[in-house]
Amino acid sequence: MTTTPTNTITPPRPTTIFSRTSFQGASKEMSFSSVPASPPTQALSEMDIGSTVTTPAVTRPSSPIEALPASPLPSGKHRVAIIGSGSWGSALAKIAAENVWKHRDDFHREVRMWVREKHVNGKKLTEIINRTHQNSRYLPDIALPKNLVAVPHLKDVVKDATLLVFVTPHQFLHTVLRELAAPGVITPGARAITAIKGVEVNGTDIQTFASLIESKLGTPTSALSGANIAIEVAQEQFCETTIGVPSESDAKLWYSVFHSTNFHVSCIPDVAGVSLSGALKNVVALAAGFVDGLRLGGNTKAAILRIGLQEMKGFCMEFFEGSKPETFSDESAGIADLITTCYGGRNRKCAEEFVKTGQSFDKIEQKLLNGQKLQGTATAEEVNNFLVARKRAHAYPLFEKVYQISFKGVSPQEIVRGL
Ligand SMILES: NC(=O)C1=CN([C@@H]2O[C@H](COP(=O)(O)OP(=O)(O)OC[C@H]3O[C@@H](n4cnc5c(N)ncnc54)[C@H](O)[C@@H]3O)[C@@H](O)[C@H]2O)C=CC1
Ligand SMILES: O=C(CO)COP(=O)(O)O
Repeated sequence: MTTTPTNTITPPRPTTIFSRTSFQGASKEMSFSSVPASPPTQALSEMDIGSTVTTPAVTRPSSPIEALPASPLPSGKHRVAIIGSGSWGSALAKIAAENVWKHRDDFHREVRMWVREKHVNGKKLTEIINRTHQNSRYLPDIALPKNLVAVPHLKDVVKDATLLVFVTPHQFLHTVLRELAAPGVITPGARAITAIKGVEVNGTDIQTFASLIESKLGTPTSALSGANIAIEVAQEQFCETTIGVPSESDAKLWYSVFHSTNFHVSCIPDVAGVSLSGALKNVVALAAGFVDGLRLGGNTKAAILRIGLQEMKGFCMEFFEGSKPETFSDESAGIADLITTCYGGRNRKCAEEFVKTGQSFDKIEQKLLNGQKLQGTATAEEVNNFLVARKRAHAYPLFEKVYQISFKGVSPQEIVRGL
């Protein structure tokens, strides 16, 4: 494809952007402060992987795949595939397609996006997106670049792709992974990143989605999360995001794919912290919505945010070895995402409606979200199941109350009692 994207593309800036970003290597600290925004192809090669970087230790079940070293990243141009096309999937796809066009010496120009086929006003959604360059169903009125191509079959989306971006609602990740884990589907050496917010719980075990993807596909997997309400990002309002990476070379790759003038990327070596902050802030956002529904004021909501942040950080420190408290206090993925979601997110909005109407979350999701998916309620349930299994629910009273109010008929008024 040789057509230009609809949005104006500015040339790469010779800049130093990896502020606050460093890796504690086994023998020395590696700072990214001098890495150019558009690194040359050589810098994107596999050569750096594992040389001096210590991958942060993360709690995860052992798997035969994880025991093997990652295959080398294929040489030549990288090909980006976006797996998911909801509001966040489409907004991230827009940024990635604009950036690969900018860096087309290093990347294939076409970015394929998996669109689960649907009919909108009698027409296929993939055809609408490819003809109008808008996702009228999930991100209306936003011009998408012309080098972003909607594709209905997952296997066609990932064919020859070396960089896989996972951004489905978390409910559907297992189905996607089952299809991708079949032999010959994924390009050997491919890297992955997840922007999905949630956790995977099995009894007393908990796993991030980055770890789940890595264990199923054998792809070194990063995590992207931040104060990123999709529509505001798509409208190119300035914001920041955090990418937790397993190595410096992965940081360079994902930085090239996502950093832009209005979407500032900070890479840190804390995949678990970034994943967990994104998942757990959705539980706190439900509490914030309960407070709004009860018409309590700013002081109460601020208290909920503070206590929620403490529980988010405490949970990650307790169960994910090697994750860092600064991810919660200093990064967009922590405090900033908590704030934006507790004021402008879907979880907050639906929880407020839950208090006002007494309807179930399923009904509210259908009524208010127009096909988009609520993530916080399932996460509240998963986290509660895990904490109960570990006999630690009492140590996280806010998480416990959100679960009980959402699923056990406990009065929303209880949200502020006994914290
Ligand atoms: N929307 C936002 O502002 C942000 C969302 N996220 C996270 O990104 C992830 C994806 O969220 P969104 O893109 O907003 O999705 P969304 O909430 O807009 O959901 C719609 C998407 O779900 C897909 N879908 C519906 N039923 C399906 C099924 N049975 N199988 C497979 N796919 C199905 C649709 O095809 C569509 O792509 C979530 O984990 C969310 O928490 C993260 C940051 C911002
Ligand atoms: O994760 C989000 C912003 O970063 C969006 O949160 P909601 O799913 O509550 O809208």
